[in-house]
Amino acid sequence: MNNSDQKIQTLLSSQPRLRLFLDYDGTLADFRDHPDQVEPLPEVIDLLKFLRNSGKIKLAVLSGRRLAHLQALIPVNGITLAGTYGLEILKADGSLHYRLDYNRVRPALEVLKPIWIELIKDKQGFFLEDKGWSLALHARFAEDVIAANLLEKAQDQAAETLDIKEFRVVPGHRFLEAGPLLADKGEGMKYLLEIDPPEEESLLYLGDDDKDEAAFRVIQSCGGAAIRVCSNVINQAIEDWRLPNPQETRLWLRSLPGQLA
Ligand SMILES: O=P(O)(O)OC[C@H]1O[C@H](O[C@H]2O[C@H](CO)[C@@H](O)[C@H](O)[C@H]2O)[C@H](O)[C@@H](O)[C@@H]1O
Repeated sequence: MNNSDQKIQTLLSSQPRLRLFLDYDGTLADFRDHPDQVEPLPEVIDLLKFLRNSGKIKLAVLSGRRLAHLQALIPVNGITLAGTYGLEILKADGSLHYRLDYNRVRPALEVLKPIWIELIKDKQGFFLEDKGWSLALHARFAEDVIAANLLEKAQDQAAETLDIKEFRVVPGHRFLEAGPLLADKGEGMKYLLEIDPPEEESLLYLGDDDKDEAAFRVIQSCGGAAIRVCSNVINQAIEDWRLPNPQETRLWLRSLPGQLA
């Protein structure tokens, strides 16, 4: 017998096959101080190979990280890797899909980048992550009030610099990101389901943060379920079940092939 919530058990046992969508940071892997500190984790790689090899699960990792980072972290073929919230996709069959023209996106970010670099210059606890398709300001180690003020200022600067018909500026916990409107996990999820429509498969998405909630809504609107990986109760109404941390999540994911019809 498994230890899943009743709703998830019912969903899984209703079909012989599963489409499984996974977030990376905070879901499969614990957070680290800096994005570059996250090394490929043998336990994650082994788990994803195990799930893929079960023959019952079609896997996709949908992440805010750029695709090149995901490929380095997950050197596993036969699974779909969707980077920058689903803007750049390496499909399980090895084909690459870019949903926008990079040369149309990048020039506006090139204007914003030096403005943000200047803003955080000599400030403790901030760093700028250039993801190519988007720019992210991290304030993980900045003092509370300073972080809030600076991120607010950065948001104003981005709003002044970018065309809101093409770009969005998304806040997060001690985080701000400027990127194309399509860089959104809800949009990414819709696209993944569009290019590979589900057939006699249950749908499941696991993610940890507010950016994942857009994907939660899409998977639920298609009859699937959303699982939040988090020990705190945040916006509980939107999720179907909860796992406390990446370690427990990896353990639970191992039980999935055995839970299918
Ligand atoms: O969608 P995800 O796979 O969850 O990616 C979300 C963001 O992950 C990375 O930032 C976060 O993880 C870092 C490493 O643990 C941590 O240092 C940082 O504070 C977190 O915000 C990545 O750097 C971002 O680009 C992703 O959007």
